[in-house]
Amino acid sequence: MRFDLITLFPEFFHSPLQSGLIAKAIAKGLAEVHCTNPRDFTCDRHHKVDDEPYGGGAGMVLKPEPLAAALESLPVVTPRQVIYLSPQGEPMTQALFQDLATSVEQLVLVCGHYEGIDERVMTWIDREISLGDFVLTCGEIPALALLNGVLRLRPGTIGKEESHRCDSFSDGLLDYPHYTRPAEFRGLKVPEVLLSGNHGAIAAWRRQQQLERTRDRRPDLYQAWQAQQSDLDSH
Ligand SMILES: NC(=O)c1ccc(NCc2ccccc2)nc1
Repeated sequence: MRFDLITLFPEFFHSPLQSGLIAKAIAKGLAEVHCTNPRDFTCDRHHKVDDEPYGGGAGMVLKPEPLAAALESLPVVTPRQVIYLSPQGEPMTQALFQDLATSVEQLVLVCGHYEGIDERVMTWIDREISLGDFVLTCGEIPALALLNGVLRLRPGTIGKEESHRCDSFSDGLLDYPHYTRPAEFRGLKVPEVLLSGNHGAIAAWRRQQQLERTRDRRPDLYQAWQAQQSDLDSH
C-alpha cells in the first residue's frame, strides 16, 4: 500500500514512522510512505503557499496552485483515494478504516493548515475525512491517525490476526478490561474468573463487561448495537 502525504511539514512524520508496528510494516515492505511538500511547487521568490481569504476575514488560506501541482506530481497507483483531512469531513470510524484498508492501493492524504485550502482544490479530492469534531493547528495529526489505523488493518502489520477480533468498535461494543501478571498488584487482584481456566465463563464475563462498559460509557453505541441485535433477531 502506498501512502502519499501532502504536507508543508514533512519532518512531522519522521519519528512516528520510525517507531513501533508502523515502522515494522514499512520495513517489511507492507507499505511505502512518501511526503510531498507543496512549497516545492511554488514559482515565486518567497515560495508562497498561502494567502489572504477573498471576502476578507481572519487567517490565511492555502493557495490552489502549489497543492494542485503537488497532487499532479504524484505517481498514480489504482485503486486510489485522495483524502483531505478537515473538521468538515466525514468522521473516522473503524468501519471507515476497514473500508480503506481493503479497497485502495494508494492513499493520498492532503494535510491542511490555517483556515483550510482553496475550495477549487476539491477538484482533485475524492473524500473529506475528520478525526473528530474539533479544530487542530494542522491536518498532519489526523493524517497520521488515518495512516496508522488503515495500515494496522493490512495483513501482516499486526502479528496475530486474533488481535483484530478483540478491538474496540470492531463488533460495535467497547473492549473488555485487560489484565496480566502479577495476579495481585498493590493489593489489587485480577478477577477470579480470568484465573479459572474456564474459557466459557471467561468469554461470558468478557462479553458482559463489553455490554456494561458500552452501556455506561457510550449509550450512543449501545443503542446502535441493540438496534443491530433486534435486526439480527428478527431475521
Ligand atoms: N478534525 C480534523 O480532522 C481536523 C483536521 C484539520 C485540522 N486543522 C487544519 C485545518 C483547519 C481547518 C480546515 C482544514 C484543515 N483540524 C482538525
